[in-house]
Amino acid sequence: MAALTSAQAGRLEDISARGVLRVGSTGDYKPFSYRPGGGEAFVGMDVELAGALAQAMGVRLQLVPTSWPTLMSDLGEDKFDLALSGVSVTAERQQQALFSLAYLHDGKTPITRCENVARFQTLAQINQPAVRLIVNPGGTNERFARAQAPRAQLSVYPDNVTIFGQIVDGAADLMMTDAIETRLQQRLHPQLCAVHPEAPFDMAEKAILLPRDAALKAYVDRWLQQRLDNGSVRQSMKRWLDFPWALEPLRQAIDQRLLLAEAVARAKWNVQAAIEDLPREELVIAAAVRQGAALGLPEQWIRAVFRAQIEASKTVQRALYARWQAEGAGHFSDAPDLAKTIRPELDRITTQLLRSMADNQAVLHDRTRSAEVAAAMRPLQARALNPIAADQALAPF
Ligand SMILES: O=C(O)C(=O)C[C@]1(C(=O)O)C=C[C@@H](O)C=C1
Repeated sequence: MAALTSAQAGRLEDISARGVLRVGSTGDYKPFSYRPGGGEAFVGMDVELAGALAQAMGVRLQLVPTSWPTLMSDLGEDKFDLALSGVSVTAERQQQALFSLAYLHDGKTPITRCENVARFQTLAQINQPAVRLIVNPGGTNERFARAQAPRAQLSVYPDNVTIFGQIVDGAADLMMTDAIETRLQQRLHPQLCAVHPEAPFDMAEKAILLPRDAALKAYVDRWLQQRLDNGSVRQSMKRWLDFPWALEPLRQAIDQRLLLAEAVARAKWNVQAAIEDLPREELVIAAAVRQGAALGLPEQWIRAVFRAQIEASKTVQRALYARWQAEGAGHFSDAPDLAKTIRPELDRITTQLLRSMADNQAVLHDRTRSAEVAAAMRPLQARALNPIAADQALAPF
């Protein structure tokens, strides 16, 4: 124990003197830690936990981006005081660091189409030549599948986003992954069911990754034990599993559309065109209404959403024009062509935007969930370009 404390003595004192708790997080692991669009903002269960810990310590939270390959070296280089990111306890990591108590017991379990749940209860049922198993490459899922179901047909599928669609479409029978992920994905794909996520085939624990500082570990463990005892960890997990993660493509479409306003403005500036083009606006809205009707979306809603996107675009363009006028800006040699390049791109985004509105219609119209919707939608890269325009674009949501 003495060796542990001497390596980095007084971490708690450092944190309190600094007034800041620096928490490393990867931002790529729902529901624990996610950065929508790779932006600045972090959301997720572990981000909330980090905030609660900082509050208990009476200091401010600073989230420090890290990554899975550099997690341990970043901790060793003192880039953060601890890491909260759905980190699994492993013997390898324990050679270099400490872990808090576990706040989640997880492990590999199947996810399959709901009608097949009874067929894939045990590894003996799954480890059969007729069973088509799908797996993402390189990680613990692949290792587990190869070791535990060598007789099944295994397809290695590289896209983590669409892999669950393969099961929905019947191209594969099941996947075995972390129970928490099966719980999340069954909410995103109503055709899919997690198979006994409460009793996975193996055991993995999620815990807070800590430096070798015994006093810090004692503090964090005591704090965590309280939250485990009073049920707040369980409640938080449930909330973050229910979070409207499926809004991501909608948020992206709005962001991309607004970011394109800068290219539009450059193209127009080069020919000193007016920013507002009312006939084009009518075309954009008419096309959206037509496509949206086919998806079963109410016309008034489509009009309001696209009106807001267009107004937001003009806000960005007007601000840029004003700046360029003040600067006496010249011709932009790198501006893309409005008709040939930018407007077709805007049209493509129209389709994506409408599809994701249709996919999320229920949650978007559920007033009791407006705070979650706002949290999922708020992080726009275009906010850095023009915060007023960002809020305008999001107003109908
Ligand atoms: O296509 C353009 O010219 C744009 O400026 C884009 C856009 C739009 O958001 O769709 C915005 C303002 C114009 O009045 C028309 C359309």
